[in-house]
Amino acid sequence: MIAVKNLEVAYGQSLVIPEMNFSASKGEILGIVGRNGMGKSTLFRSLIGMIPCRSGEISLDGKNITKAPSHKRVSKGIAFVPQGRMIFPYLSVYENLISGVQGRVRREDVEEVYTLFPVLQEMRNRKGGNLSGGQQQQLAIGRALMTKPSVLLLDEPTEGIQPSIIKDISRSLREIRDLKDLTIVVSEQVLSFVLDTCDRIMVIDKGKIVREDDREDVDAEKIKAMLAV
Ligand SMILES: Nc1ncnc2c1ncn2[C@@H]1O[C@H](COP(=O)(O)OP(=O)(O)OP(=O)(O)O)[C@@H](O)[C@H]1O
Repeated sequence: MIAVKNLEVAYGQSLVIPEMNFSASKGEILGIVGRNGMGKSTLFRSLIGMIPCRSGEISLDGKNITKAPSHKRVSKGIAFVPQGRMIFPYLSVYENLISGVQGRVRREDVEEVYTLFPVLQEMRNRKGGNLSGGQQQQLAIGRALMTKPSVLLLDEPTEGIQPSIIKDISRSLREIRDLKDLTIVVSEQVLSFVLDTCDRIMVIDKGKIVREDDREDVDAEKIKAMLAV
């Protein structure tokens, strides 16, 4: 479970997230949608500790992690799949997979990722840079899972990926959630992906949550209009 209380995030004088409150519970997939530049990446970067928050509190499974450096947050159970995936192009698929593991690599963890994404096993000796966008996204998710998170954050995972693969990613995320009872928070501009994947959807506009609905109550046309403005 991840919770954010009165979170404020700024770049210098520029306040990007004025005051944000939300939580996502164990086993829930929360979608955050918003247009370009509305603060989705900034929110994720502050959750994982890449940028400090100006004020407020971030807690993970009830523990305050607001001041913890990124590597500590990872060891406490947050994993982050960044926008653009950030695969190491000259490392092999296997080397990419284990690159975030602190301590001993457990064979069964690698096997588990290969079971979820068989293509990664087939391509384990290929260079990460030679994979397609969709395969790289699977690799980025696999790499995140290798740190055994309780909360998985994904920033625009469908960016640059073809529609049939987007469906696969949606299915994989639900499978991972069902298998591991994870909390998943995913930011997106593609509404159809969020509708397929998420249990609850929030709309972010200029760093503020302006709408929030459970999946079954979502008025897709209304949200589409908000994303189109
Ligand atoms: N390093 C930075 N320094 C100053 N301002 C920044 C920085 N990074 C982002 N911003 C600004 O913060 C605001 C939010 O950007 P952010 O990247 O979080 O949005 P986003 O919703 O993730 O959009 P996108 O889909 O384009 O990534 C934008 O106005 C952006 O120009």
